[in-house]
Amino acid sequence: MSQGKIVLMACGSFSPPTYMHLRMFEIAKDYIHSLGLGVIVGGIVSPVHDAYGKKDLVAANHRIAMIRLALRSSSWIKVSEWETQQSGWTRTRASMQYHQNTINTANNTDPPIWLPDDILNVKIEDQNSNHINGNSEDVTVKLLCGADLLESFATPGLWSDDDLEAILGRHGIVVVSRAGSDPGRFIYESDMLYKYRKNVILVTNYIVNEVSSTVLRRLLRRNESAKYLTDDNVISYVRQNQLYGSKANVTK
Ligand SMILES: Nc1ncnc2c1ncn2[C@@H]1O[C@H](COP(=O)(O)OP(=O)(O)OP(=O)(O)O)[C@@H](O)[C@H]1O
Ligand SMILES: O=C(O)c1ccc[n+]([C@@H]2O[C@H](COP(=O)([O-])O)[C@@H](O)[C@H]2O)c1
Repeated sequence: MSQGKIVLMACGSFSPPTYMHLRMFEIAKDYIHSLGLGVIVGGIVSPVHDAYGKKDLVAANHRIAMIRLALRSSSWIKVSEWETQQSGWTRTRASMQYHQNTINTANNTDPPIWLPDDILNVKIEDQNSNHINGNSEDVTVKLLCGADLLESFATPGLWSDDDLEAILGRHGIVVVSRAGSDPGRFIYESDMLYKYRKNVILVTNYIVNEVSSTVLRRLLRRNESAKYLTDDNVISYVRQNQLYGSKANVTK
């Protein structure tokens, strides 16, 4: 059953971005197209605001610069600075609604479409909020995440039930498997996820790759090689700016 035009949106720290953060877009796109579940017309990487306060979260300007470097070779995935430009942390539901409204207000052309970067920087007050589920040609922004983020839905007090209802009911999510996770079981054991299971697309990543930002940060602060785990330009940027305790004069 086709779900029309889809934009995939990944939220997270991306501190720093790894190859897997971008690889999951490609895996999800192939899966959705091969099963005819919709037409992917774009991808958004939406780094979280500095106020999210996670350990080792370097300033948003650095994270955005690194994501841009990593995305140089992608024609369809873009970084959105919008979350980082708000006055504080924005919940994921609000960010998905903002991006969906912006895209649908700006863009009623045939796929493949993409937006100029500045569209994603429009202020939220400028948006027409009636666009969700309005026109059948509209784009649906779906949350793209790894199975660990799905599992965080069950962390007491972290996500609000209202937000999860909206994300699952109005947008839908695309979950990429991670080693050690069993998202199918997790969905079965959650009443909320089970209720909306037809809006959850489970994608098995058969080329398992457990590179994470944590692993990269560890290598970088120990001045060990992080080559081939993320873009060379990202590694150079980290070293030049001495992020994560790395040193500028290391070349590997
Ligand atoms: N190896 C991976 N396989 C599948 N999904 C992944 C992988 N690494 C990250 N993701 C997903 O990317 C998104 C952004 O994650 P995040 O920025 O927390 O990355 P991370 O590498 O897990 O970070 P950290 O190590 O700092 O916790 C999340 O949805 C997360 O599940
Ligand atoms: O919207 C929410 O209620 C919510 C609750 C917890 C986490 N999130 C988002 O999930 C992402 C978690 O990123 P990370 O790096 O901690 O895995 C980040 O983008 C947060 O804004 C969102």
